[in-house]
Amino acid sequence: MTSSSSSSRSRNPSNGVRSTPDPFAYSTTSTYSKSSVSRKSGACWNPIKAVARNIVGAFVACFTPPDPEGYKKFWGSGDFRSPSVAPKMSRTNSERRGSNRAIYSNSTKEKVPGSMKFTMEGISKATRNFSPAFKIGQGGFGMVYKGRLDDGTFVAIKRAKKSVDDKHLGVEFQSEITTLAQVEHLHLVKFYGYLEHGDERIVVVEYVPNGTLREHLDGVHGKVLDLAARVDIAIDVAHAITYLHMYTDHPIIHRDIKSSNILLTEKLRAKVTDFGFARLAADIDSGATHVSTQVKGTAGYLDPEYLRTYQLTEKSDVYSFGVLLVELVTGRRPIEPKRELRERITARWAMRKFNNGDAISALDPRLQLTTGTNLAIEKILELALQCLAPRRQNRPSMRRCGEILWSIRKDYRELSAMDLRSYSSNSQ
Ligand SMILES: Nc1ncnc2c1ncn2[C@@H]1O[C@H](COP(=O)(O)OP(=O)(O)OP(=O)(O)O)[C@@H](O)[C@H]1O
Repeated sequence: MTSSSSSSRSRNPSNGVRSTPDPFAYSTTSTYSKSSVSRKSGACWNPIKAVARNIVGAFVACFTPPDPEGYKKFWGSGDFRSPSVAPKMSRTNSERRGSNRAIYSNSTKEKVPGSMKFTMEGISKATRNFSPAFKIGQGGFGMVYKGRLDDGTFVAIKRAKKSVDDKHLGVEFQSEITTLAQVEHLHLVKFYGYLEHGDERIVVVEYVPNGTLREHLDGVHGKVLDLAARVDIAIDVAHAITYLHMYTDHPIIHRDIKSSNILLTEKLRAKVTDFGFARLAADIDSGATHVSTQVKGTAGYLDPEYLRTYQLTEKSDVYSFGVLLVELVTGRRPIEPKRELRERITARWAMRKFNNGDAISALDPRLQLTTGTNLAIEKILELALQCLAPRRQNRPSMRRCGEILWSIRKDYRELSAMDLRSYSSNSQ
């Protein structure tokens, strides 16, 4: 795949579909396809384990355990097990969703994501009639405004463009609200509700105050993100996608994991946003292994196997996550058109460095070099290499990515503490 422009998406004026700048002209089939390759490494689906995974995972994926040592206890090395919470009977999908709701509703004010009702008057009031002063961004879907509800809650209000190609925007709007209504996780942007009023389509979500990861990597917010913060962000994103892939009622593929879709809180923790392209994964209970669908996503992040075959699985998110890991280490955008030819595709350039035993020279030059950093970037790029495997079956699951990152963070913290101790004893 080649692209002469940056990774930002553009709207194709001819059909209104958010697309990459690459001239992809794919047909939509949207069928569930069966194949002999099992989506879950040949394991038989066990409803009891699945429910246990669902409930334990819901807890786990929602909270970052405070103690790195606790990772294995929470995540285990194989299936999730927790005799105290695992139900004894198998349940249907909708009952599983009920379990998730019960857990999540304890931790939030809203009982059900998206259940708040909005009126056009309320939205106009919250945004001072869509005042430009309240505008905080613009994406393929439309303008984004910051608003304040009557109870004082700050929200992000996404107002769909009024376009000649209403049909495609409508599909994106439906996709976003349908997906958002099914999910709730600490590291996914929270869905408050939506409004359809005449030709207005509005999505109201949690306001995340500290800009996008891409802006931070570009240095827009001043302070450079240190490696510890970058690893935390990678873990938050891994947990959020693991949740989408494994703990929702039906697995969800985000399809647009990228640094400008990662919003940061004041404490530099990540919230994944933008579900306009998300869609349900194949139904493994029926033996399907992938969904055949029109290619969507952003240039530079797109899984080459999905591009070639139109077969979409959770591993396409894993590929995009691999690109994100390279971005975190190098600070560069996935495609850097102004660089010399062999450095333009950042992942390819960084992987070449890694394979030549020279990972250090791919490191963001603004990051400090320490023993901990050296080891961590080596390991992060090794994980990125696995995520970027050309064939999906060679990529790790998102859950495995989280585990690996967790242990990278543990080692990094230990080495950083040792560095600090030896520095202070040397300076005495
Ligand atoms: N929940 C939010 N809280 C704070 N700012 C937000 C929020 N959602 C979006 N924004 C801001 O609005 C911008 C546009 O967001 P949006 O999700 O519509 O588009 P995008 O992901 O940047 O682009 P595209 O839709 O083409 O992928 C973001 O880059 C961000 O700066």
